[in-house]
Amino acid sequence: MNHPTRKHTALPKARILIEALPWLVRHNGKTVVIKFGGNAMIDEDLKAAFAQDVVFLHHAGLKPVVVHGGGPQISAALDKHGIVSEFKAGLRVTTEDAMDVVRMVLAGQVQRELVNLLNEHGPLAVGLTGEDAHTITATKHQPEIDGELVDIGRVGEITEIDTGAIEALLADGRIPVVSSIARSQDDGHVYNVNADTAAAALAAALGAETLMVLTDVEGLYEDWPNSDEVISRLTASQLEKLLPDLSSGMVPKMEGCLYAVRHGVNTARVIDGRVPHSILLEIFTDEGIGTMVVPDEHVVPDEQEGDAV
Ligand SMILES: Nc1ncnc2c1ncn2[C@@H]1O[C@H](COP(=O)(O)OP(=O)(O)O)[C@@H](O)[C@H]1O
Ligand SMILES: CC(=O)N[C@@H](CCC(=O)OP(=O)(O)O)C(=O)O
Repeated sequence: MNHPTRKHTALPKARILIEALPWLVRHNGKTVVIKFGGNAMIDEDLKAAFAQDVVFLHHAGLKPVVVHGGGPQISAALDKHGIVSEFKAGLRVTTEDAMDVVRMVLAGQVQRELVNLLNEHGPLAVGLTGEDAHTITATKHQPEIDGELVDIGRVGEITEIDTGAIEALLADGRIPVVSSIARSQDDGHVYNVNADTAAAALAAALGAETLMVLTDVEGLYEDWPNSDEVISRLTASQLEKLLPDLSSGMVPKMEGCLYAVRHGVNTARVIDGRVPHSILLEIFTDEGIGTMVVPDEHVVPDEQEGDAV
C-alpha cells in the first residue's frame, strides 16, 4: 500500500512539466517560424534533437514552420562541381550553373533529410520550396556595394508571399519544411534566396508569434569578433542603429529579425543551434539563451515566470 510520506522520485519531472504551463497556454495555436541554419546542422545528434523539439512544439499545440538553410552544404557541392563559392554583401554569387546545384542541395538533400527526421515521429512533415503554389515570388536582387548596383546572378529579392499552401498544411496538422528557393516573377526560372530573409518574410506573412533563427553562435555579439558578450535583448530601433556595423552572415539574419518585428511578429530571436534542445529552452523557460529582438512599443511584463515571449 502507498504510504503518504513515500518519496515519489518522479516528482521533479512533474514540476518541470508544470513550470512549462504558462508558456503552453501562451503559445497554444500560435505559429512559430524556425530557421535552421546550415552551420547549426553540425552533427546527427543535433539534427535529431532539432526534429524532436519541433515535433514537441507541434504536439504542445503550437504550429511550427521550418525554413532551412544549407550554405556550407551548397559550398561543398559546388566545390565538387569545380565551382568556386563567392559571396558579395553576404549573399552567394549564383550563376545559372550554381543555381542548379543550390536547388539540388536545398530541395533534394537538406530538405529531404529534415523531412525524414521529423517523420520518424509520425506522418507530420511535408517539404516544399518557395516555388510550390507560388509560396515565394522574387525578382532579381542587385545589392548596392560602394554606391554601385552589383550583378550577383540568380539571387532573388522577395516581392510576394502566398501563404496558402503553408496554411493548408498547418490546418491539416502537418509541419511545413520550406527551402529558400523562389519562383521568378520575371522569367520561367528560379532564384536563390537567403534562408534568413525567406524565414523572416514568411514569419511576417503568416502573422507568426515568433521567428526563431538557429545558428552557430550564441546570439548577436556586441563587438564581434573581439568579444563574446551576447546582446540578450534589443528593440527594433536599437537593432536598426547596429545594422551598418554588422558583417557576413549576421547581416541577413538581423535584417530579417528587424523586418519580422516591424511587420507584426512579436519577437525574433537568434539562438545557438549547437545547444541541444535550444528551441525548447527558448520557448518553455525564462532562461532565454540568445538574442531577442522586440518591436519598439513592446511592453515588458514584469520579469516573472511565463514572460519569455
Ligand atoms: N556580431 C556578430 N555576432 C555573432 N556572429 C557574427 C557577428 N557578425 C558576424 N558573425 C558571423 O555570422 C555567422 C552566422 O551566420 P552564417 O554563417 O550565415 O550562419 P547560418 O548558416 O546559421 O545562417 C557566425 O558564425 C559569425 O561568424
Ligand atoms: C542568396 C544566398 O546566399 N543563398 C543562400 C541560401 C542558403 C542559406 O541561406 O543557408 P544558411 O542559412 O545556412 O546560410 C546560399 O546560397 O548559401
